[in-house]
Amino acid sequence: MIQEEKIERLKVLNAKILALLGETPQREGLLKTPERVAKAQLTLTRGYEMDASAVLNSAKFQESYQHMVIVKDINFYSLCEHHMLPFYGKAHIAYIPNGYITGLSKLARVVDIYSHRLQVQERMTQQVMECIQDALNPLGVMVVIEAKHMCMQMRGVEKENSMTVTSAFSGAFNQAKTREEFLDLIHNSK
Ligand SMILES: Nc1nc2c(ncn2[C@@H]2O[C@H](COP(=O)(O)OP(=O)(O)OP(=O)(O)O)[C@@H](O)[C@H]2O)c(=O)[nH]1
Ligand SMILES: [Zn+2]
Repeated sequence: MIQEEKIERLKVLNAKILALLGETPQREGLLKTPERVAKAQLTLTRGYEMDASAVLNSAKFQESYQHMVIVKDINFYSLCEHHMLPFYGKAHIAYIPNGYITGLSKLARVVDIYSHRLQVQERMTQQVMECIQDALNPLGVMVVIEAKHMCMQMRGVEKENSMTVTSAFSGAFNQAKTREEFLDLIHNSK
């Protein structure tokens, strides 16, 4: 379906939601809201249309470096699939190349692609890890995500300060020592 048609259809549904919530969709301030919301919805879920492996492969370079590469503090915003409310935080990625490296920005782009879908934090962590493992075939990958979930802050259990931490790893990161090196570098180097 083309983008314009998606916007049109979402617009109709969003106007119905406004009415159901007790609003008057015809009042001036809300006239363009169904369309604005439709565009925001499509932006926040644009990752469905994107191929993360293709992004990594678009900047894959042969290189003999075989030590840890870390990109940390990658900010992201996603939507939890249960409530469609934001969860947001930071992703940290490490990998140990095995003949190939990728452009550093591409690692952040992979996070962007998987975060712009309806997610649970665990699956997003796993998907980022697997995508890098499959595209670069490195000696190992590890992904740590630290996030706050608005569904736990502004509704439900209402725990403002809780933080959820997830990790996924492969290959060399099965060794506790390698994981510790990464965790030490992300938490202690500024
Ligand atoms: N594992 C996991 N759970 C999540 C994530 N985002 C939101 N949740 C949880 O999804 C669960 C859905 O539980 P339900 O009992 O079906 O929904 P609910 O009645 O709205 O639950 P409460 O949030 O406890 O009010 C809640 O415990 C949320 O905290 C996530 O990324 N991973
Ligand atoms: Zn939620």
